[in-house]
Amino acid sequence: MIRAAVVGANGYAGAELVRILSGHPDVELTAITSRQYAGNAFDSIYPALSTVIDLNFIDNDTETISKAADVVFLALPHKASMGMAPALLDAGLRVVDLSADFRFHNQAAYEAHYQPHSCADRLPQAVYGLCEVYGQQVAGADLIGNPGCYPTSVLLPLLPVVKAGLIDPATIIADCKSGVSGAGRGATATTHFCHVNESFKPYKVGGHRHTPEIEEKLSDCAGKPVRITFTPHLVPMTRGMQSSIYATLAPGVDAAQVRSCLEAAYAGRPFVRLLPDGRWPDTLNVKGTNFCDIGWAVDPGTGRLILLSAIDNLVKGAAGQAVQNMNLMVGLTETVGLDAVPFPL
Ligand SMILES: NC(=O)C1=CN([C@@H]2O[C@H](COP(=O)(O)OP(=O)(O)OC[C@H]3O[C@@H](n4cnc5c(N)ncnc54)[C@H](OP(=O)(O)O)[C@@H]3O)[C@@H](O)[C@H]2O)C=CC1
Ligand SMILES: CC(=O)N[C@@H](CCC(=O)OP(=O)(O)O)C(=O)O
Repeated sequence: MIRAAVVGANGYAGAELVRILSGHPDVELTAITSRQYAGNAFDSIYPALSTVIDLNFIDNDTETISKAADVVFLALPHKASMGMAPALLDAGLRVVDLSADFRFHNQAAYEAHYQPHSCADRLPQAVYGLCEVYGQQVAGADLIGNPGCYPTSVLLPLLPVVKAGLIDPATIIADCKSGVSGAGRGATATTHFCHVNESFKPYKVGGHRHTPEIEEKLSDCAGKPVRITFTPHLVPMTRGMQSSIYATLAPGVDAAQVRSCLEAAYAGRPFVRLLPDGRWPDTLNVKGTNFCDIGWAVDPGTGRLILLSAIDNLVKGAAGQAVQNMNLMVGLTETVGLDAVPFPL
């Protein structure tokens, strides 16, 4: 049995980790933490898991966590994660960090969009945990920067076609929509019911912190700097993320070549579902699962490629992908604990 701890387990991503890990056959969840709720039972905050999980929150103490666990998931805001990760790594734990603190290999890019990095010496050992692309490196890693939810939904459809040179990378526009759980548990004026109910709005236009994360991975794969236009939107639903990505096809490329490229990239990858022609991804079909559904079309008027994806921001966009990473890190089958069957409606 793998002994696992979830730090920040009262947050939305942390609670989703608790849900998934409580059903994982090879994991014993030994510690869950929260500063606010230390001493309280998990089901006093999330009654849905009553009788499923019988653990009390403890404080974020690295020494206690190190004794209790082999693998630790940090479901903390950026900056808080890099404050805890070094001590946990030094104690020999494997660390899967859900924040942005270990997602960048370019320290300057991280610092331009976040804050000074307090343990940049750890960045070279961190692996970007997009399992379908970097799975081999994940298998040997002890520190994972779990990808952001928007980057996951944009990179999975886009990376293979960029790598194969099927589109002009200077023309990429990513138009993305997220459910409100993407903003975390803390209520703000933007996420308050009165401001999201019956509302659909863009935010952080032209400056969202996920832009450099997406650009770093696209640039690595294109072998040259790639810049994109990325616009996030908030939609009045709890879970789910849908991305529509537009780019000009390279001369002579057609939809059949896009299909062959994506089929080759994702052959045997259980969590990527390529849809048949004429079917488009829907967040409803991936809710509560680790699937990323991908569809596409070529606009006959402009010849532009339209790539479409849907994920559950809390699962493939956060906790599910984190468990997928853990499975690969410890040598388990990638899908263990992640085999939830989607709701048909
Ligand atoms: N929600 C989502 O869809 C996704 C989230 N993520 C990432 O996962 C991480 C967690 O996000 P999410 O669950 O949404 O956030 P929440 O705000 O819901 O939860 C944050 C958690 O961190 C703890 N926390 C907050 N501030 C600090 C601090 N300064 N030091 C230590 N602990 C702190 C909180 O508990 P307490 O204050 O009690 O200690 C809480 O458990 C973030 O990095 C986020 O960017 C990534 C992809 C998708
Ligand atoms: C709807 C909403 O507000 N979403 C958050 C991003 C989600 C997230 O958790 O960010 P990471 O993936 O980097 O951890 C935002 O736009 O800042």
